[in-house]
Amino acid sequence: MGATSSGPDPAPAPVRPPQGRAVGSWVRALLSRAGSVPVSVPVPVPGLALAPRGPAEEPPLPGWPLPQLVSLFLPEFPVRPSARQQQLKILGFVAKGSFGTILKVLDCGREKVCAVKVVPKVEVLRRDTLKQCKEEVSIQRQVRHPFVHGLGDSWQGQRHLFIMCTYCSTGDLHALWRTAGCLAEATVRLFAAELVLVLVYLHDLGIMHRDVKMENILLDERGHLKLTDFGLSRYLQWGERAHTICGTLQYMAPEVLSGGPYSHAADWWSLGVLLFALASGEFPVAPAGDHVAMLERVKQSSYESPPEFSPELARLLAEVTLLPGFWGSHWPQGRMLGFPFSLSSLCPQLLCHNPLYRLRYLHHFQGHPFFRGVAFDADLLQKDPVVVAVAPRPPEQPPPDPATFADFDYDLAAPPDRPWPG
Ligand SMILES: Nc1ncnc2c1ncn2[C@@H]1O[C@H](COP(=O)(O)OP(=O)(O)OP(=O)(O)O)[C@@H](O)[C@H]1O
Repeated sequence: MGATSSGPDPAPAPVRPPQGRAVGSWVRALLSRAGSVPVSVPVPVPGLALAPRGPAEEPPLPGWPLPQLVSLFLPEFPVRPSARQQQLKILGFVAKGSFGTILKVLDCGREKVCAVKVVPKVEVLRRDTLKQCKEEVSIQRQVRHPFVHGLGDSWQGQRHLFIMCTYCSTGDLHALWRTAGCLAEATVRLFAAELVLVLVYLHDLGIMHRDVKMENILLDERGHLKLTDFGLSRYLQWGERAHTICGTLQYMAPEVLSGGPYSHAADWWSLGVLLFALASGEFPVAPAGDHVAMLERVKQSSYESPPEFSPELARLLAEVTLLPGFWGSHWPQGRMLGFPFSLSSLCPQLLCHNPLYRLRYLHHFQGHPFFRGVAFDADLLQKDPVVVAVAPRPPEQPPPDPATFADFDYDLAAPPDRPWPG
């Protein structure tokens, strides 16, 4: 997840590189943050905690009302039978996101290695992100696309939420970029085409991702992309506008930085920033401390392409340099809507300040010279070899002490002296 802020509250999210792996007793740290949550008594779950009874005997009604700390997260985060949870074996720590900790687990039942994001409920409530958190899961459950990392499962314990999906052993695009410096244009083209297909797919479903960045793009074992982290995503129908300032500063479109109104076109700006950085090794604009300063920088920048970009790539990305005085007349409170002519409208790009003239439909890309010869077909793209050395992730930090997991979380259906995982 990135960060959000509504209205004037400055809450920009700096680009957060994957955290170091020397985490020490991370499970304890995770718990200590949730330690202040009043932990309620175990909830009788229908069909779980009930002992077998004779035919004449009426089963007792399930406990009602459910403690608020459970019911708040339903139905997106169901309470799982303890047997299901105990099939998971924690193999190690993957990363610390801004919201949750990512663990590598073995699903012994399905013999599959998965990643589980563990989010303390208290954090969700403290940051007032309950709706967002539930939307993340329902969106990720809905989307099925070769270049999207789909949801495996989600559930809740007493103090934590769990979001599980397949584990990607080859790391994320950010790690690849940091190692490679910058990528060849052929690779940028393939990645760009995959991301174009994903964004078109999401937008057609009325979903805006709102945090397209390298850290949120995983690589499969063949080097193809999987967009993940729908923590800031929301349903936004065509014609609807959003106003929440959220995302990751360096990737945020000017209309997002200025507090809206904005729509799906903001995801295309983020893609432009990402491709610029992949191809050049540097972000087009240096990060600023908050969204106000970042907006100033974005407004000042001409986004000129470096000389090593091919003319086709430059045409895909870079804003046409605007004449002095442009901002004064066309950016009242950050709103760019409504003015009829601009240089960008003649030659739209991804990094076009005006969202109306930004590249954003499939046919824009299909007809673009940068993508000449590229089939915008997921099956065909997946067959394209990715010519980058996709290094496997370094081995995760193993659990420091197996006993530590004893106090990781308690299953709601189990008696309080029965910890999970067992
Ligand atoms: N399925 C997965 N397989 C392997 N690694 C993963 C997986 N999911 C996430 N990660 C790693 O964990 C990191 C953080 O994950 P994620 O972005 O979902 O968490 P977050 O709390 O939303 O973090 P942030 O807000 O900082 O993006 C990712 O950048 C990626 O490196």
